[in-house]
Amino acid sequence: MLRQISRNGAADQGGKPVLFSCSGISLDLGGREILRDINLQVEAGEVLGIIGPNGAGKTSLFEILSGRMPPKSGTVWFKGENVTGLPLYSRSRLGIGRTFQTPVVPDELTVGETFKAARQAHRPFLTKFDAEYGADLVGLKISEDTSATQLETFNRRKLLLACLLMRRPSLLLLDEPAAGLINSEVDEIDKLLRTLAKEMNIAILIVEHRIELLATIADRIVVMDAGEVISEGLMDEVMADPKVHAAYFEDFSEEAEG
Ligand SMILES: Nc1ncnc2c1ncn2[C@@H]1O[C@H](COP(=O)(O)OP(=O)(O)OP(=O)(O)O)[C@@H](O)[C@H]1O
Repeated sequence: MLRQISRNGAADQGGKPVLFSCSGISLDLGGREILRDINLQVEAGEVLGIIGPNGAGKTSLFEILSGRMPPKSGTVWFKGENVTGLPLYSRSRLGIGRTFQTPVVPDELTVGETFKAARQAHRPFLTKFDAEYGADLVGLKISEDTSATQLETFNRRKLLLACLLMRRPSLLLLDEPAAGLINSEVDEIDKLLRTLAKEMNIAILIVEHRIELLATIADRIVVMDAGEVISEGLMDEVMADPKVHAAYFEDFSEEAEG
């Protein structure tokens, strides 16, 4: 069942304050409707998993929630403030961090220089202690002289996450954080995300195809298909929803035919 969002996203029906929400988000790209009337909300320390077949619009939604793209219509709220018109960097300074499906690191920088660039992109500048805090939190144990492009996928993901965490965000938008990782690495990510949400009270919106990861860490799941939210609830509830079955079944049968 979809929950009600108050006009300024300030409170949900359970009485806990909503940290972040969006209402009525729509997006057109290339003359096509990509997102239609998306409503979501998350409270501090909550992990909201977003799933859906390929092309459902998950990444496009993150583009809007993080401030990389304006919606055609709709509103994004963070800590009771309307942030719809704020660019990415302003939202980042307010405490919203985002990672991408592909962990792209700077071409010509070392690990230490990457941290330095991230520290100096923050206002006021962050210190080396902040960088050490981020690296410790994610368990990044790499010499700072190592070229960032020499890192394999897991350490690239850790480096980028550490650069976000040193800013002490209160919301993370994670786009497929387990993509390209082996099972033991997924377990480590699972543990880290639990710590961030449940011990540090960081809210997490996570797009992830690995259902086994979401099943253990997500408090709630939202299912998207063809630009819309088609189901919302506990993992078991959405998995039993005929609309979700239909969305995935049609997707697979189209792939098989193609
Ligand atoms: N710049 C663009 N111009 C036109 N269409 C776009 C653009 N970016 C994305 N799309 C289309 O928007 C739809 C949603 O894409 P999006 O990448 O948001 O889906 P997704 O759910 O993240 O998919 P996946 O799971 O494969 O990453 C797709 O049909 C895609 O082709």
